[in-house]
Amino acid sequence: MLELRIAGRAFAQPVLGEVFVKVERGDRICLLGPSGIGKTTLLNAIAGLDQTVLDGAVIGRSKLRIGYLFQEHRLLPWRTLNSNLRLVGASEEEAEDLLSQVGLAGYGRYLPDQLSLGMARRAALARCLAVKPDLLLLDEPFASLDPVMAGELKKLIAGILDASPGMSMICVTHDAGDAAILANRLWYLDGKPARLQWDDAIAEPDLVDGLLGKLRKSGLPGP
Ligand SMILES: Nc1ncnc2c1ncn2[C@@H]1O[C@H](COP(=O)(O)OP(=O)(O)OP(=O)(O)O)[C@@H](O)[C@H]1O
Repeated sequence: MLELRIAGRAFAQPVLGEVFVKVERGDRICLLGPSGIGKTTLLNAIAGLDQTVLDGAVIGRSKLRIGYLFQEHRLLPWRTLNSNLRLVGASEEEAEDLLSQVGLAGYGRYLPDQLSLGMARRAALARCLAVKPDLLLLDEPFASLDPVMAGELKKLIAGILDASPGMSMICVTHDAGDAAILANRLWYLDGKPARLQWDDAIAEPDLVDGLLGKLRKSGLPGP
């Protein structure tokens, strides 16, 4: 579905080394790695947002609809939620359905700043879904949420993925436990410059335990 060879990305220092990513339909990937290693940089490169990244062959991206949930909601603050969703192509009815799907039924006329952090993130998720994405990119979707809200959002995202088996996801997270709930594949980014150290399927429960054990040894929090 998407193949991308990134030759590298440097800011003041080299951040990403050569990285090859291949994403198939239905892949649910958690991208883990130490803080500041380049996970967001990689996600931006995959999304095609970073025009300065040195990428080589890109196969398939132009045909994909991509929904990107940034760390900040990035909704237009002067527009209502309904209007934010309509701007990316949702009809009035679809906007209402999507808001209700993310637990925001009746909030269509609210402005983003009138929402709590968790609500604004769910509204931003509704906007991602409004583009009917083939590939959903999530950058630390549970960061700064209290555990109850984070748990609810995890269930919501897992439910959305279960209901759309053809949709693929790449989710950046610091929590190896998220992989057990959301992912069927795991990427681990590390090194200076960073490369994908592992790209493993996690279909079998014992394999999940093995991978999570390996991640915990790398110092990442587990379930
Ligand atoms: N626009 C930028 N200008 C300069 N340096 C940048 C820029 N964006 C990222 N960097 C640097 O690139 C490195 C990787 O950043 P990135 O945000 O991709 O890491 P990350 O793994 O997502 O981090 P975290 O897990 O803490 O969110 C960091 O050292 C960061 O300071």
